[in-house]
Amino acid sequence: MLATNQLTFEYGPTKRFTFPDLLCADREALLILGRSGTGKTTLLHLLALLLRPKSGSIVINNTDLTRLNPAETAAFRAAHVGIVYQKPHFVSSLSVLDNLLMANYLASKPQNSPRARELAGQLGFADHLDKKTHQLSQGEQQRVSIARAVMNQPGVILADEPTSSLDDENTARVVNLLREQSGQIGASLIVVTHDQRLKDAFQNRVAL
Ligand SMILES: Nc1ncnc2c1ncn2[C@@H]1O[C@H](COP(=O)(O)OP(=O)(O)OP(=O)(O)O)[C@@H](O)[C@H]1O
Repeated sequence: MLATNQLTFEYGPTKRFTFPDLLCADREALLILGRSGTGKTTLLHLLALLLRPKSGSIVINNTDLTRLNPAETAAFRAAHVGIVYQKPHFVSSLSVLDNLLMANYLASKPQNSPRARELAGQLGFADHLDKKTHQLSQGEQQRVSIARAVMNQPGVILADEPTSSLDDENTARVVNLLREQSGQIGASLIVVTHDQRLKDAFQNRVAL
């Protein structure tokens, strides 16, 4: 479950944001739509506490993230929040499998190869586990990115423009996979995007 209350942020005196309150229960999905520059990435970074809000609260699974110190924040994020970025960031010297196992390492959890292999099968890249990530297509990399986000079965999945560089077919596939995976692990799924193609796939929507 994710809930925010009266969230504000400022980059400086002339760039202030007041965000609408968000509520997304376990297994539910929320689409946050906005044009370029409306603060979508800023909001997503606040939800992951990569940025600290000026005021307001962010509650994930009964923990108010704004009350955690930096070390607690990093540990909480690694264990409870899965992030899918617009462009996947991988460690290029590691294999696809090791990039997935890295999520366990960062959350101080034992490496779970069976889970990585299971996800690779479900998301359709089982044949690529031993390759380097740059040897995969964009759509394949985005699916690896989704797998990495759900490796630790987080309570919340945050996706930042996950479909903006994909064609219609891969867009539908990525949205379905995000929804399937969040349903399987009982997570809240929050997608921020300007991609109007996603509108019909989500009942719960907030405009920025
Ligand atoms: N580090 C920063 N310092 C100052 N202003 C910033 C900073 N980062 C972003 N901004 C400004 O804040 C506003 C919101 O940026 P943000 O990246 O959150 O928008 P967005 O809705 O994600 O846009 P896009 O769809 O183009 O990625 C923009 O006007 C941007 O110029």
